[in-house]
Amino acid sequence: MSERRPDHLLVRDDPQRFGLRIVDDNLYMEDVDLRTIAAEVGTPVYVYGAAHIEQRYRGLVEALAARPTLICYAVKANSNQAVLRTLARLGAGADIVSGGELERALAAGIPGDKIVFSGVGKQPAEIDAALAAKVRSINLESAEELELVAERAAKLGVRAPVSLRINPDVDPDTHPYLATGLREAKFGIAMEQGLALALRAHEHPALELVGLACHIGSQIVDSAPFLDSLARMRELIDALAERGVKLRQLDLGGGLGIAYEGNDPVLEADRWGRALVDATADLDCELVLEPGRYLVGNAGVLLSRVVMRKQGETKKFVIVDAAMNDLLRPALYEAYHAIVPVELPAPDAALEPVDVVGPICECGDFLARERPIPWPARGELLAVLGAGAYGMAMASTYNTRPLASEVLVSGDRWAVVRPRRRVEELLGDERYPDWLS
Ligand SMILES: Cc1ncc(COP(=O)(O)O)c(C=O)c1O
Ligand SMILES: N[C@@H](CCCC[NH3+])C(=O)O
Repeated sequence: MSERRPDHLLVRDDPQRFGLRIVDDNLYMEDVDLRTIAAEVGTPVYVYGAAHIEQRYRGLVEALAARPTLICYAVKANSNQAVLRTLARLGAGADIVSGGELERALAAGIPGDKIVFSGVGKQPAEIDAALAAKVRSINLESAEELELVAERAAKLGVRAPVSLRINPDVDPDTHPYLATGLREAKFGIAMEQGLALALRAHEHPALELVGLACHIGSQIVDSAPFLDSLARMRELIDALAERGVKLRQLDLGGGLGIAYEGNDPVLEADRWGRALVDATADLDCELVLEPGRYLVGNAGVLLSRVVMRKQGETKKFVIVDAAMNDLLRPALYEAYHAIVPVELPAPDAALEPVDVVGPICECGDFLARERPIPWPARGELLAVLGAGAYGMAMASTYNTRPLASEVLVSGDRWAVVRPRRRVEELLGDERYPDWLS
């Protein structure tokens, strides 16, 4: 394995990779000093940069300009309204997996005809809402779901636009929890059942078969697995064409990875785009892609302050005010997120391997382990990088910790786009029944 650059040097080398700038040795998101946001809003706070999102989106569109393509942003990666609105204004569609995400996408101004609905457990009310919103496609994940969607559509007197999400049994070479297109995964319809179910959908009076879909996993940095899944889909497309069934779209899902540290290999959008354009040149249908992480991952940082430091028996700990409830990825996947003091240390600052941990009562509550960083001062402001995707979206209030606030930056402007939850809000409308009083 190649050697890791200390995080602050990595950022000095290439701040733009993380959507950041360095001004007088301080980290800025676009033209805004991160210290200002932390001072005014408090920590922990997620900060997102609109320019990075826009640049990523435009890069993808450009890379795929040679063929009709719709980018449906995977809302699950970051469902903040301001982030969705940023993408909606650029013309993005949405990939949703729940009725809640449908509401969010519509509220941000993404029209139904640019929304695709994935997920293995869609419920009748969610299907009804999707049909009422006239979504572009409901991506069916099982034979039972096909019948349920048909039943709901018939009841509402409409034809449901559907695609079959196929499980292409392709190994995307990523974290095992993030591989969704393997035979044993719960996602998608088995290849062997694909043709029969596609014909069933094609012939069903309450359904309109608009396409095929697949999604093989997340944080993929090589074109090969995408091309493998395309080859599997082609087998079905050809088999359907032989039977006179023509499809309007092919949805290849999301999964394009990003760099979380300096040595991470990345698959640049133009290389990915070119590979997909070439491989689909003879396909007479629209391509749909569902990137999430790629568009927003490096557009976000989580700002946190050092609460306490501690010398353990065998280790040094830096205890910060963000925790696994704010950013679950390290605990869940042992994911690496670079951690950098917002006031950048000197390039030759002495490094100490420390565990950066939160205040939650779990051993798994860490943001970094054995990470060589300059020993920070109490109260020092740290930025956890690559936190724009699956950060706030997976946050919880575990330990009755208020959810962090979220801020969007654009140029020299910034705004709180979701304030911190107060503890009274966490108590919400919980109560105890009379018989406990
Ligand atoms: C159906 C579907 N589409 C798109 C995505 C987005 O993935 P990513 O954020 O890796 O692009 C996911 C999550 O892996 C997904 O399950
Ligand atoms: N939550 C994951 C990605 C899951 C993708 C959704 N299917 C992550 O943080 O990397």
